[in-house]
Amino acid sequence: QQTKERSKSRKRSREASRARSANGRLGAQEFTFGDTLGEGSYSTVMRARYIRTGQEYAIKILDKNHLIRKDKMLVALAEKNVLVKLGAGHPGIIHLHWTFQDEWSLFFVLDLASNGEMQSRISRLGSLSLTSSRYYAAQIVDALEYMHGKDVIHRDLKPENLLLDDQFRIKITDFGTGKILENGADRAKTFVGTAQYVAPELLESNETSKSSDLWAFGCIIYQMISGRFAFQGLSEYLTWQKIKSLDYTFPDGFDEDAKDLIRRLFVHDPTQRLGAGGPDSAHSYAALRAHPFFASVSWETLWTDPAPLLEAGL
Ligand SMILES: C[C@@H](Nc1nc2c(c3cc(-c4cn[nH]c4)ccc13)C(=O)N=C/C2=C\CC1CC1)C(C)(C)C
Repeated sequence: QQTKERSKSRKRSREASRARSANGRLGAQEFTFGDTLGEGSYSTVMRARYIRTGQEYAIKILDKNHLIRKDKMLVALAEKNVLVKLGAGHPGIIHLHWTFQDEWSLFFVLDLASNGEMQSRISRLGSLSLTSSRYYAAQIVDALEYMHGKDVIHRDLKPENLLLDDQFRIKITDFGTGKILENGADRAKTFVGTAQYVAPELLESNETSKSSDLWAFGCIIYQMISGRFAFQGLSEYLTWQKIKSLDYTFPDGFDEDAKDLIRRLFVHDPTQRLGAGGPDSAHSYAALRAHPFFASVSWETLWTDPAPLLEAGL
């Protein structure tokens, strides 16, 4: 019923904005809409072509009535603020080009990541080779350092939110749970995240920090290499128990350097995780980049080198 309602409202909004083409403002009528790429909780992301230039984009469409009824208008605007704050400053982060609205919907015009979600690649291949895992882990580190440098925490990092562009490079997306840490605060106070990637401090004191993203990063490396969750119980509650008690093991054959890196991310104290310390600390981003697991990574050409062939691992 909701989907029907949403598609009806989308049709209406396209008609309405067609009617308003006279004023030349950017409107939905300037795009040809393609297939639906993904559904968020309050949004739909569709492939779209900007008629004037032929350029393809992803357009996130949010139904205003739905947002108002569910009191999520501020969430949508917060996401927009995070995307604006991140700007076009980093190749590993989905860039917001424009926004516009009509009577029924908000439209965010964003980069198209034409090779879709990392999650579907890992599921299809089972796991990623060490070379691919290392390459993507390095790109995530690079993008996280930029994001955290802007005092933005993602808070729901997971393979579904790691997209791949036409060159198979990482594009981090879905900042719907993203948070801008105001005036130097280093913690935020709301519960978000997906069970298998949630850091212990979120479960114990309902706080997220930049370091919570580094915990999730550890879960992502583990999953890319092994094709399994680091923390997975028979229920969400049991998964959380495993997280709080750091109850995880590595499958046979797991790369030793990767194990060491993951052990330095799966640290209960958020301030002691590799990457969580300030620039001069032993846990700085520089120390994270210098970890032996990344020894063969060329950080300077990370975004210009061709991506390694995506192949199965363990
Ligand atoms: C994670 C997200 N899924 C997606 N969000 C975005 C995509 C995207 C593309 C494909 C895709 C492309 N080809 N084949 C699949 C599959 C899923 C996508 C994109 O290209 N550009 C921006 C996006 C999001 C922008 C961000 C502000 C929200 C959810 C499920 C939340 C809709």
